[in-house]
Amino acid sequence: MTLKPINELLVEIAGQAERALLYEVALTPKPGLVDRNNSGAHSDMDFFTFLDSIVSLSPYLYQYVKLGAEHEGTPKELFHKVRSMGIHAEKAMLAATKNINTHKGANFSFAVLLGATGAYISSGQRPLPFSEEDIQGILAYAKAMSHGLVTNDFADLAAKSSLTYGEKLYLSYGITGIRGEAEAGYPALGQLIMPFFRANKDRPMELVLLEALLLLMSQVEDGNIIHRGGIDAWRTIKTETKQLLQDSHEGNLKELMYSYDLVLIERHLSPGGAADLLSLGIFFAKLENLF
Ligand SMILES: CC(C)(COP(=O)(O)OP(=O)(O)OC[C@H]1O[C@@H](n2cnc3c(N)ncnc32)[C@H](O[C@H]2O[C@H](COP(=O)(O)OP(=O)(O)OP(=O)(O)O)[C@@H](O)[C@H]2O)[C@@H]1O)[C@@H](O)C(=O)NCCC(=O)NCCS
Ligand SMILES: Nc1ncnc2[nH]cnc12
Repeated sequence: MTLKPINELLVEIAGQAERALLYEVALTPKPGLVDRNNSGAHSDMDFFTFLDSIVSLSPYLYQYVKLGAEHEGTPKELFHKVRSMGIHAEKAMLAATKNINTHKGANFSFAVLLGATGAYISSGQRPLPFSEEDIQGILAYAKAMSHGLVTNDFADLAAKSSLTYGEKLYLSYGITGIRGEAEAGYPALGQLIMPFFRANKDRPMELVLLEALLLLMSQVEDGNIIHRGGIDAWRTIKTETKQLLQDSHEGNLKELMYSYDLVLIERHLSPGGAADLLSLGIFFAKLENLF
């Protein structure tokens, strides 16, 4: 087997991250979320805001994987490098979206996971597609990068004058959000979405992605739902999406999801955390050539 020059591989990997973000926003119907049909429970952004956001993040996706591939220190040192780069990316995103948070969570997680992917391939260059073991290796590296993140980030919250939604949720409920997910090595990906994608790899991709979103909504501690609607609203969504998964089949899935979109719009709830995790899952599914 001939291996591609490393830079071609890095470009290909960054391209899969961009493709994953595009697939996620294009997937329709997504309850409460922005899609090709409507802006869900969001009044300040639409499909085109997401396209602008993805274009602004695109150069950084390549920088994250390159930083990882060139890194020679510890995983935690790589975390600090990609996070610093991520802060610039977040500024570029906010400039492109006129200060609307489209991909804050996704940008953070792609920084960590693309950095981990770069470091993983440079440790013994792997060809694409990756195997299940490769993906596990990348998630294990991301876990090492994020070690201590929750404790460090939330150490001095009492002294801060203004808090982000994630910080408020931690203080109110002990919810660790995307930081906790990263520090645990992304179990929502390694233990939930990737096994689901592997088990369904021969079915129509669009339906599998819609079901994957429901699966995430039925299990993930979604900071976006909780900050808007509180714990009870989040529990209700988990119960309802479990029921939707049980009631749906290929013939009625889209219809049920269109109806549920109206329900979440009415309640002003949006599963932004689940959407971000879906794009990360699509990225790994593409690297594994599952669809
Ligand atoms: C670590 C950072 C992400 C920063 O964290 P921060 O505390 O600023 O942000 P969080 O509030 O914790 O939210 C981060 C985003 O993560 C997504 N998310 C939430 N829960 C989960 C989950 N369980 N799994 C995965 N992802 C999750 C979520 O993103 C989605 O929601 C977006 C919309 O969010 P929001 O702004 O809340 O929008 P609205 O509800 O519309 O708000 P209103 O209009 O009503 O006001 C949506 O687009 C999805 O992307 C969360 O938003 C990272 O940014 C970072 O490291 N920053 C640097 C920090 C730093 O180093 N500072 C220097 C030291 S002080
Ligand atoms: N499609 C989407 N709609 C709203 N928030 C999101 N965050 C990530 N993807 C999203």
